[in-house]
Amino acid sequence: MVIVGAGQAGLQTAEALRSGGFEGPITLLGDEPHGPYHRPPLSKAWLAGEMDAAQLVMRAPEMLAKKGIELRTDAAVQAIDRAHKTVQLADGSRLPYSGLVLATGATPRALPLPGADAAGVLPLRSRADASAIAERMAGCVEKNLPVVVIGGGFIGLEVAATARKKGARVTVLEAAPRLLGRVLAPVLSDWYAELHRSHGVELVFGAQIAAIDTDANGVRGVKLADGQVLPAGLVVVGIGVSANDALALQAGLACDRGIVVDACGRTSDPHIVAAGDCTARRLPDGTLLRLESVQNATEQGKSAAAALLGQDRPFTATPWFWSDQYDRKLQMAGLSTGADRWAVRGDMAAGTGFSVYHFKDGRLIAVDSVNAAKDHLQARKLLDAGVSPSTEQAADGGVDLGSLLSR
Ligand SMILES: Cc1cc2nc3c(=O)[nH]c(=O)nc-3n(C[C@H](O)[C@H](O)[C@H](O)COP(=O)(O)OP(=O)(O)OC[C@H]3O[C@@H](n4cnc5c(N)ncnc54)[C@H](O)[C@@H]3O)c2cc1C
Ligand SMILES: NC(=O)c1ccc[n+]([C@@H]2O[C@H](COP(=O)([O-])OP(=O)(O)OC[C@H]3O[C@@H](n4cnc5c(N)ncnc54)[C@H](O)[C@@H]3O)[C@@H](O)[C@H]2O)c1
Repeated sequence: MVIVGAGQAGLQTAEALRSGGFEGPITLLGDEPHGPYHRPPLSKAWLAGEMDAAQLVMRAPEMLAKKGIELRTDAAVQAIDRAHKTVQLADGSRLPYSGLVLATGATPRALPLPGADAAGVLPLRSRADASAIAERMAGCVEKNLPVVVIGGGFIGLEVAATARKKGARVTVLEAAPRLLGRVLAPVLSDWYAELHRSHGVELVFGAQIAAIDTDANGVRGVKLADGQVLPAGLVVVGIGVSANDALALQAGLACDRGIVVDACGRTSDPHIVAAGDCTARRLPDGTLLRLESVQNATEQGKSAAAALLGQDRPFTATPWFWSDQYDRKLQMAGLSTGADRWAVRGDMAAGTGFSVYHFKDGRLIAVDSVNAAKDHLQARKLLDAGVSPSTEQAADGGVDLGSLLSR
């Protein structure tokens, strides 16, 4: 079995192949210099300098060796030859496969503007990116230069929170009228805007960026369409990602803003599966769902391994995500897009611990919890079981929603 991409999904698939009984050789090919590592801390504790390198590592090399998984780092796959069932590596060598896993992740979208390639204008996806941001951020704190973050999504806001923690001045430029518009309902976008403002972050909505202002040291500022220039010693660009589906496209696999897979991770080739950020999952109603999260990479990895072993293990569980900003842990269960009503449990104004329950046509479709882990875990159970409280029950902290599950 050959796995392209030594990240969250690639590692999970390799381990699930072994635990699923596959006894042949497994090769995990990654194009980074590191073995599999945790990405979530890169915008949080790692960026804040609160974690050491060993804690980022997902599996020690000895552990992989013990499981008979051969890890090859700095090994970029350049092409797939489906007719001969081989992959071609950047060094020109070829590797045969009986089953192939594509777990190539995603690439941050680049800012298509003059000056965007200047030193100090940085994306955040890899360990190398995070180290470069940390170094430049330290310089900003030392010289009292502002940090400008482009994009008020997960990357932008987690970096903004970390930069504030380190003492930097921070402005977030968001093109849309609200924060986290891809994942949060407006009520929570507003709450997060207040949280960031209360920590001293400047927020600009409807931002139109014209260019990056540069000098010999790299970035000097961000020029807006109205001519205003915001000074900056570091610009972090977090404007979304694109699925890494080029290899699959070139090999003729079905792709549509990601490698199209079914709930079991199967692609349009019976010998090739895909998992994680590089995929777009076909739903029963024919639409495509792209999820970019640890849970998705982990569960699709398990499903993809099962598919290669000839078993059906559809991943249909409720999606969940989390985000840490300041001392607030946001945990999201389900997808709130399309909700027509919502109810709040707990004290949202105090912000100490609350959940927003989202309903569509009278049914619970998602729950976003802030510092309310118990609500989140219960919400996943309710959503998995298809059990819906009424909006009144959701809003009444005296009603034990867990009891609905046992009815
Ligand atoms: C800063 C940051 C914070 C995040 N925080 C959270 C969080 O709090 N919660 C959450 O749920 N999710 C979070 N995510 C998202 C989560 O990390 C991703 O959804 C997850 O890593 C996806 O796993 P993956 O294996 O699909 O992709 P990746 O982890 O990106 O792994 C893909 C690997 O494949 C390699 N590769 C690509 N092409 C090739 C090739 N041709 N040959 C060889 N190797 C190749 C890539 O270099 C990469 O190493 C965060 C992401 C980032 C960047
Ligand atoms: N806690 C988490 O789950 C977490 C944390 C960090 C990153 N991630 C993952 O990392 C990936 C990238 O995150 P992201 O925050 O870049 O993407 P995102 O899609 O979450 O947010 C991008 C934001 O940038 C804005 N934007 C787009 N173009 C812009 C422009 N030209 N100017 C200003 N704003 C613009 C969008 O409106 C959006 O709000 C995603 O896969 C995300 O799920 C997840």
